[in-house]
Amino acid sequence: MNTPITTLPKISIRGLTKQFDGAPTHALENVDLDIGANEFVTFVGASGCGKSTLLRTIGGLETQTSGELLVDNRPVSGPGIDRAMVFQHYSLYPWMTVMENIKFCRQLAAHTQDRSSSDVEAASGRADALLRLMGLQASAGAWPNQLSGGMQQRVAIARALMGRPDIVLMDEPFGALDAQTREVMHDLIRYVHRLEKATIVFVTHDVEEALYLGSRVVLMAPRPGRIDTIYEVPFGDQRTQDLKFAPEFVRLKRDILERIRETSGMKTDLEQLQRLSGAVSEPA
Ligand SMILES: Nc1ncnc2c1ncn2[C@@H]1O[C@H](COP(=O)(O)OP(=O)(O)OP(=O)(O)O)[C@@H](O)[C@H]1O
Repeated sequence: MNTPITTLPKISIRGLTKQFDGAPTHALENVDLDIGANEFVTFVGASGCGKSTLLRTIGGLETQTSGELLVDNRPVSGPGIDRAMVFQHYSLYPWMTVMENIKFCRQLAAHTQDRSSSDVEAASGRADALLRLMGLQASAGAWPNQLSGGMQQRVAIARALMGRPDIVLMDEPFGALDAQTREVMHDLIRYVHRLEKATIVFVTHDVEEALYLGSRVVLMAPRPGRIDTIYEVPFGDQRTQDLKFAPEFVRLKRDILERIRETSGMKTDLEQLQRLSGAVSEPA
């Protein structure tokens, strides 16, 4: 008899609940989810549904009120070099050049783990490779304020990848970029995902972005923050920008947007507004 091969999830979340002090509802309630190694999972949902709180908890920046959160089958007890975070605001050090920014976390790790400076020198090859990957070779010596938003975010991603994290947690990383730059970043991050084989957990407000990038889209709902629906994205690994115009893509996008409207209460608000405006315009 064949023994079934079971692989442990990279991230395992069971009954996760988070209540902030004094908050009227749970920011997260009873969240259950497994995320596989090398998966690219995206999260969408109405404002306040707990996307960032969940991401920050996986990153060890928040602690849960109850429930279990395991990475590689071990409870998360704080931030770790196995998990890198990228935020919407690039948070580069303005007094460091592009190259110094990319190497900085590595240098910190070398310092705190008592490594020799030759280890840090050995990391230069990695920094050079990341610089090339991000198309930043010509900007190695530039200061962050000399770069466009898209370039600054490339530096932030390169810095996050420098320590070869198993998991990259991204909180609306392209939220501040214009539409054309976002498209370029979408293809770049998909390429990086294939190359680096990291698990990517990606939060966004943009349903199109979530569908284009993810192998699953997790839709969360607010008050209390919870998982509403998980969509399997049926478009395989080879994706080009044309996919965004495919009927199946557009249909899924519409379904998800509709469900976000329903779960956010915005639909009800609109219906109320329409009733109100009808009442106002009705003849006495
Ligand atoms: N530090 C905090 N203290 C108290 N309440 C908080 C804190 N952080 C988040 N919350 C609350 O928890 C809930 C979830 O917030 P969170 O930021 O995780 O949602 P989100 O889905 O990421 O929202 P958005 O899409 O607007 O960024 C919200 O009601 C928010 O007000």
